[in-house]
Amino acid sequence: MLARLSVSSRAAVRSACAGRAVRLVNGQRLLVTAAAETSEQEGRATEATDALPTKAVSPPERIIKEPIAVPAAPEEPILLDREQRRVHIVDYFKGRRWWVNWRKDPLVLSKSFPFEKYDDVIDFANVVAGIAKAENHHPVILMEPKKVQVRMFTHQGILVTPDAEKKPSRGVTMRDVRFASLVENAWLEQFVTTGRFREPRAQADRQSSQEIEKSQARVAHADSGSASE
Ligand SMILES: C[C@H](O)[C@H](O)[C@H]1CNC2=NC(N)=NC(=O)C2=N1
Repeated sequence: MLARLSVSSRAAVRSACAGRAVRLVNGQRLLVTAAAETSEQEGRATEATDALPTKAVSPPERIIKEPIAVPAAPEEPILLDREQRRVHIVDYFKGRRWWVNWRKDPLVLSKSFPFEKYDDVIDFANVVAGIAKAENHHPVILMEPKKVQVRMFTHQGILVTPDAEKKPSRGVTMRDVRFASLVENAWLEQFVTTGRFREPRAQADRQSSQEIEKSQARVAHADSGSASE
């Protein structure tokens, strides 16, 4: 029995007839179709308002090896509005596996960096910590045996209300975009070019980030509790 993915079964059968990949995951035969792969990749980057994430298991994505331009630090950490998020996150990091869970508040920008060796996990976590110290902007750095997850948002952000009032808030600002760009380039220049990385696996990364979301929510809740004291 072939499990149907988010694409229509007709498309799945068509792609199967066209010889598209069929992968065995947990003993279940899943059709990996072009449409599923595309929506899987875009599903991660696009600001999903109502589209549910696909359950497709897509093969490891090609890593974009060109460095990314690093934006200047903003004068003020103004929370990005929807259009700015599309420009500075969805389009800017397209294909680089940075993603935001659009249902979360505050929004958090994150990426999972896969490695073969724990020594590289340690080295990369230290590189990220060094950037945090230099930038005075601090992410959550989660070290696992074969991956480092970097997640950040601006704790002391500024929300500009529709009537141009400024209020303290938390969320994604250009400080986070700048930080992610610095981390992306450090990974490419110090790890990918020297072969110290592992091809990403979409499914496993997403599960670990869900575990992180729960811990992030607990931390955020605790913070807001202390803030209100
Ligand atoms: C006083 C100090 O500059 C601020 O607390 C910095 C420190 N690191 C930070 N890190 C993050 N992620 N967000 C912030 O707003 C922030 N502010």
